[in-house]
Amino acid sequence: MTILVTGGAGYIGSHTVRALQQAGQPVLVLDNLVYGHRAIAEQVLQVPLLVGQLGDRPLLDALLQGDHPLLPAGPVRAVLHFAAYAYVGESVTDPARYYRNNLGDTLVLLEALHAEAQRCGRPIPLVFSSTCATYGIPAPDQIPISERCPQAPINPYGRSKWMVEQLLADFGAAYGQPSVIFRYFNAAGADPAADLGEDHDPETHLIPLVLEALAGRREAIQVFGRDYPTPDGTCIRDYIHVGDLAAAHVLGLERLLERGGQHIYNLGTGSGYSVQQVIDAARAHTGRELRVIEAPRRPGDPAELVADAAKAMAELGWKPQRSELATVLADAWGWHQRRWG
Ligand SMILES: NC(=O)c1ccc[n+]([C@@H]2O[C@H](COP(=O)([O-])OP(=O)(O)OC[C@H]3O[C@@H](n4cnc5c(N)ncnc54)[C@H](O)[C@@H]3O)[C@@H](O)[C@H]2O)c1
Ligand SMILES: O=c1ccn([C@@H]2O[C@H](COP(=O)(O)OP(=O)(O)O[C@H]3O[C@H](CO)[C@H](O)[C@H](O)[C@H]3O)[C@@H](O)[C@H]2O)c(=O)[nH]1
Repeated sequence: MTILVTGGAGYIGSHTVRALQQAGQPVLVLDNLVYGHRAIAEQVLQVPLLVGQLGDRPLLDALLQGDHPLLPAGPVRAVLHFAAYAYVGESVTDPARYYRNNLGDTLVLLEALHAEAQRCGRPIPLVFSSTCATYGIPAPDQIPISERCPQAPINPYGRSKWMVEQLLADFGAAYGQPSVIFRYFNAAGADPAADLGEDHDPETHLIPLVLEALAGRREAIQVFGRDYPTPDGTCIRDYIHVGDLAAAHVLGLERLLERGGQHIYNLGTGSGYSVQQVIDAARAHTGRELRVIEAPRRPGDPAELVADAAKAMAELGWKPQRSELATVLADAWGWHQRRWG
């Protein structure tokens, strides 16, 4: 049976599709290509790509019932759900777009899963991409952040993800919907083969922007605030390699298919690096220079977000393999150089 990957033409989804292919799982990607890339799915991954909207209920029903020509191996057995819009700033100025897409379309998916489970008597597990942004601004004594840290998201993007978490809890309690919620910290890096990587337009994430500045494709990098209560005054984040995120999805899926249940895991390394440390490490790796512009704080940025991911390690047997900062940067640079030269 088929594994449906929503958002599989995007950054984290595409790396996970490859990990599923390597694990021998038949995959179908559903992506509206608003931010995803057709060529990544069709040419690099050579995975069946269904260009469509997650909230298309008749389409979902057809997929779940095995009634679609693109399904590689019959009806959908499980869903890995990456599809979402993820620009924090835009979510503040246009919250309707975020609640409609991230919350509304996910509700349609959950209703379709529930209807199909009732129809055929088998639950269809779901793995959901949540975020450390659901924790809001944690108190210093809550770092590293465990899954028990209170959630208090401070923007519509984070709230849309937090609300889906609530839906999953309620659908689990009432209908027995099996789920894994992964709260990623900062996804970064690229496949070491350099044929998959981060390609957002617009790009807002620190590491690709630093690399673009080092490559001369961007005039400078802005540092958003140097007055945080951290050793060098810049924000600290936990950068987790996208390949390690993909590996966690394969493990989470296997566990869900074997045992069902509802599970929540943080995915991070447990080590934080400041914006300045990332810039310095990228300079060292590339041997190049870049212009740094001191900019004001970006609204809504917590000083420090570092994961306690012990639960995923203990229960899933997951261990980050490529998430040393130098490796993350080397892989991201390899992708950047191959793509843009
Ligand atoms: N990148 C990060 O650091 C990070 C951190 C935490 C959580 N996340 C979450 O992980 C997931 C993947 O993030 P990413 O960085 O790969 O983003 P991405 O934009 O590269 O991928 C998301 C994909 O989903 C597609 N999509 C969006 N809404 C859709 C819809 N309604 N129907 C069909 N397709 C749709 C987009 O076209 C895109 O290809 C998102 O849910 C995001 O919120 C990302
Ligand atoms: O040009 C830049 C870009 C970023 N930063 C800083 O670098 C750090 C990392 O910023 P990113 O934009 O790369 O990532 P975020 O920490 O904002 O990531 C958040 O938003 C993401 C969605 O895009 C994910 O949901 C993630 O889990 C959540 O923590 C922040 O301190 C930010 O202020 C800069 O100084 N200059």
